Amino acid sequence: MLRIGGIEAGGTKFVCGVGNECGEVVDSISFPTEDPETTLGKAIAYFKEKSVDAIGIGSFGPIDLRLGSPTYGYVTTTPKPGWGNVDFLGTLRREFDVPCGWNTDVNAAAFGEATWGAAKGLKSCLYYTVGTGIGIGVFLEGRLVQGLVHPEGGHMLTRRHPGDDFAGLCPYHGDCLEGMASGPAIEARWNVKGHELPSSHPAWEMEAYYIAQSITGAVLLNSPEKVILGGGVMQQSQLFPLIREAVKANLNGYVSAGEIAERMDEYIVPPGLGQQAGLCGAFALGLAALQSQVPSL
Ligand SMILES: Nc1ncnc2c1ncn2[C@@H]1O[C@H](COP(=O)(O)OP(=O)(O)OP(=O)(O)O)[C@@H](O)[C@H]1O
Ligand SMILES: [Zn+2]
Repeated sequence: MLRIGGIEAGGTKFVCGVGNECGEVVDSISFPTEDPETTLGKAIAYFKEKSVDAIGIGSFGPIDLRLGSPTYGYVTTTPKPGWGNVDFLGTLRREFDVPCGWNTDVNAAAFGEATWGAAKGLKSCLYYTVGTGIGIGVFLEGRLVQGLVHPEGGHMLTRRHPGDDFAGLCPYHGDCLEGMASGPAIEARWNVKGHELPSSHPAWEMEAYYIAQSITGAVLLNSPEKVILGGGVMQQSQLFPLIREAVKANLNGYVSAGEIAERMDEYIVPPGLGQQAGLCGAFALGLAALQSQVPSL
């Protein structure tokens, strides 16, 4: 079996692991995200012991994905202290002479789900994480989407819920999707942590309203074959039926391919890889780099 290294680099914690070409996790560790030197040093020390054939990295962002750019492989303009303009990929490449895959955390998770999870065998999917932030990974026509930068769907503007006067938490946009529907936004609006709100609380209908609004737009724009919803907030499983109903109502029969309105429970789903979608996504990036499906440095 191959030994693929994976790094799920989050703003709060890093998960490093070794997996195989079946997407199985052979080993993993997790540690808090500190300054880049300490954190990347821990990742390097971990892989030094593991003799991996490739490494895949799914990172918080924004990151530079443009091959040939002088800052390819960098975390670029993040507000996270100490992490602006950091050569993440290069630091790893200097230590390990193996193919490396590099993408955003949510694109990685979308790729992992398309390789081994809920979108296996499909040519397209969207992967949402609804947690401390909101991110949307975009996999279309068999490729992860990038362009000017990479998709930043969590910051799309939203139409307000009629019963909501919460200003929104996003430092850039106020009431964008992340500003209105992230875990911290739920907590700030209701003055209680999300996991403490009862499942019948109106908070969840409001949360579903915002997420469904984004999914509706994304379905109309990208026509994904599957929409996968992960992250801490989506542990509230009552959100799934609320979101499916709201998307169905929003589309109002307009998108009828495959009778999606009749099979919303197969269309909008939790990650097939569960809590390991991010790490397995990093393995999928590493494996693809090894197989030269995605560029490596
Ligand atoms: N069971 C739950 N119900 C509701 N909200 C939850 C639940 N678990 C976690 N959250 C909320 O999700 C947020 C944390 O998200 P998550 O667990 O995905 O971690 P994260 O990795 O820090 O997030 P991100 O993916 O944005 O980096 C917190 O705001 C927390 O209140
Ligand atoms: Zn925003």
